Amino acid sequence: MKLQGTMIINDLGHLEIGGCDTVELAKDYGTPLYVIDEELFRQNCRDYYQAFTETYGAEVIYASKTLSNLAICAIVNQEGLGLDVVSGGELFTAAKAKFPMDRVYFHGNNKSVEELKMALDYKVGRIMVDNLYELGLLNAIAAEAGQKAKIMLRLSPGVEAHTHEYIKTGQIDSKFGLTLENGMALSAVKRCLELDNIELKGFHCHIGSQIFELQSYAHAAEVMMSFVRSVHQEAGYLAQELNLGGGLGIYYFRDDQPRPVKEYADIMMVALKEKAREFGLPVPKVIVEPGRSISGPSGTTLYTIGAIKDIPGIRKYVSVDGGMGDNPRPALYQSRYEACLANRITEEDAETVSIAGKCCESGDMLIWDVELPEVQAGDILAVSSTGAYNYSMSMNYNRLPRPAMVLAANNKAELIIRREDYADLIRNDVLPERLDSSVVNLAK
Ligand SMILES: Cc1ncc(COP(=O)(O)O)c(C=O)c1O
Ligand SMILES: N[C@@H](CCCC[NH3+])C(=O)O
Repeated sequence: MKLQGTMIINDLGHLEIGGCDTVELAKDYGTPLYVIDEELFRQNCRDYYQAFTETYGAEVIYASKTLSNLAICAIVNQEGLGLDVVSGGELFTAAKAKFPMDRVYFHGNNKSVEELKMALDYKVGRIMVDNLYELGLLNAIAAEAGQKAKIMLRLSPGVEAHTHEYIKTGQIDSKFGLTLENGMALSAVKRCLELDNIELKGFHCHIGSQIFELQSYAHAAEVMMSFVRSVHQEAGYLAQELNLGGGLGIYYFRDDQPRPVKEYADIMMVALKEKAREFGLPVPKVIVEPGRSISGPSGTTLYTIGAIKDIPGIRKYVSVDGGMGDNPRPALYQSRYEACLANRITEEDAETVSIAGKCCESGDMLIWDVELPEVQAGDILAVSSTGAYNYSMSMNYNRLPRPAMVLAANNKAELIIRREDYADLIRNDVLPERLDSSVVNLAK
């Protein structure tokens, strides 16, 4: 397993994160356990701040769908980034973390009336309008509230990002955004200009996630700038802001070669400025909304190994006490992860095994074919790069409680999400009186 951030191997031959022995963390907090390397998370925020904000005056907003909770929102705020939220729940979390609402951007392809009202009540910085239905709805709600909603229009730019089918978003055949090619986007701009309670600030696009091909960003910037020009020519409207989304790829597995944030910023900004110069237009204020490349590498999940099933000549299944409930990505996208035995990290690899989750589902496999020292029940397995889209996509399938999460930094771990218990699982269940199980009525 590649060591990332503050990971080191300590004198006991254990994996350490943020100066904390992960074997001790597993003992103290139980497993499965999400461990966030606070220093790495902050460093990733700073890399973006430097590459985009300090160099180009751009705004960086963290995509909280990758990992959202009170502590994470507070750290993002301390690091001077804004926040991308995609639901009332993420917005509520930001508000409870006292995140400055003027730096919150509210996304979503089907925001409810309640969510739109909430966004206006909280006075979020921008509402990212996805479609014409939402535009009409928002105008009416804003009129009722006596407000003018500051919006950006989400466009579908038809740019191909080289990534998994399910995490591409910018292509024409997509549920997100207003299509550029067929004139839908231009008519939406014209509609915005007619509406009394809408203030159009600019345009947004997001071409996909886990992207390594930086030219896709240059292409998206050019396509968006060309749209800015045609809208200027045809509707007399000059966009002040362009949000070019997120999506930078990270290291999960040995073939992944993530590109530095600075290179991403330079390639995209140079392409944008070049187009603006060619068209004789001012460079709009740029916003980017990375998620995975901030939170992803900073997370590691610890599991305890239990049952081991060896089928000689076929495969050795090693089961852990978590699985698709805390990390659905391998089952959903065939994502690959690296792992090590956190309690015996210096030992030579001795066998190839497959790591199974504990859900009642054959597809609940965390890692197929990973090389490890000879595995025993009770070993602690660490899986790296689990900071993004793991906790945030976790579920209670099979009524498994969600794991706890700790922040590890400066030789200290702090609980930031408490482990769910069984009582949490029935908290919202309602048992109608007539179904009281103490009354068994077999005979009619
Ligand atoms: C609109 C939008 N913005 C930002 C992101 C964050 O992307 P990533 O986590 O890949 O940086 C996503 C997710 O793909 C998204 O859909
Ligand atoms: N959930 C996806 C990414 C979705 C991107 C959100 N727009 C993943 O785990 O890779």
